[in-house]
Amino acid sequence: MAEIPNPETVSKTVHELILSGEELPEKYIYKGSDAGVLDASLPFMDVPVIDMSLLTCPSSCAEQLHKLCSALTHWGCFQAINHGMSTQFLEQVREATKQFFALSPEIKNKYKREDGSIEGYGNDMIISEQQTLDWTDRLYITVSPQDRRQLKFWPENPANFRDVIHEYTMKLEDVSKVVFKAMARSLNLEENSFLDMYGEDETLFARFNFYPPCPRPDQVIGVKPHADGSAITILLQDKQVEGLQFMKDGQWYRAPIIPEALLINVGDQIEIMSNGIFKSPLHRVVTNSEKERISVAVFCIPNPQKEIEPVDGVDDETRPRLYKKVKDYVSIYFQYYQLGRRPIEGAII
Ligand SMILES: O=C(O)CCC(=O)C(=O)O
Ligand SMILES: [Fe+2]
Repeated sequence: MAEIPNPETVSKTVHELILSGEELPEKYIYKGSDAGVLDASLPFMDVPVIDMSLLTCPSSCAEQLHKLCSALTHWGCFQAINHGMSTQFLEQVREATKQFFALSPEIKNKYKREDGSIEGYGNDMIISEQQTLDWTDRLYITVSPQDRRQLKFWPENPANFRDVIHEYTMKLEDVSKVVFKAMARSLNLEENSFLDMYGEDETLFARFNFYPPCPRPDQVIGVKPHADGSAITILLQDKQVEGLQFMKDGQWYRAPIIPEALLINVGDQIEIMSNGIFKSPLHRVVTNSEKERISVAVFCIPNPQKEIEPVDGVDDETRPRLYKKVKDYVSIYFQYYQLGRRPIEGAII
């Protein structure tokens, strides 16, 4: 993952802020267009649920591929079921996450992020003085490839955290490959089109999110509107507490919870590779005043040396090439993010 530009002044985590009993600092008050009504009730998205076991089965595949293509062109995401992990196992991933965040700040700070880097435990990363802070604490770790793991940031408490997350990562490597192949087939492309450009030396980067109950859910945001810089992101949502929303045609929609599903969204790099046919959706997280929420996002990221561009077969006379070749997109991502602009603008021709 790229270095963060500019030093940050690491402040308290949200957990520490709550324990200190301090008033809500001004820098958490959101100034976006929805400020004051962030907690308004919104419609649910009707995002398709896709049976992953059928994506590889020749007889029932065409219908599922059509559903996948429609989900990714309209919403930029889908809910995946029958992905090879049991509901009990997903529950272990959620429990390990919850138990880590429930520890005291002293214990969690053993895994603290260092200034200027991304990995480790901490609050919303501060990359500009004007930034509104997200109401969330996070643990970021590289989970794959194994030789790039920095175990000093991997919790040893709860005792099964490392084993559970190792197993989860192994399973997600398989899930991501099935998704890349199905995406290509759904566009009638050669099945390895995206996978070949994505490469075999990819990084899986996990972000464990913890959103404590918030005193001002109308004015404070859990995660600001953003699109992911990954190729795809695989999200395990809290099984009870909602908060995630996606934007479509200028309107925010709530992501429904399906406890046994993984919510998979397109990131900017698949938007580029598909020449904009698949959309990297804008999404955000809102807070609530009663219940804490957790989620685990795993970002699938090509090696920074890989050149990313629209793959063969996604442009023609009616659909000209929209994106140029980019390399190390994640660093471009941070430069634009810091200026408050959508990073993918930097890749448009
Ligand atoms: O907490 C969530 O549901 C989503 C978090 C998210 O968008 C992210 O970590 O990029
Ligand atoms: Fe995201």
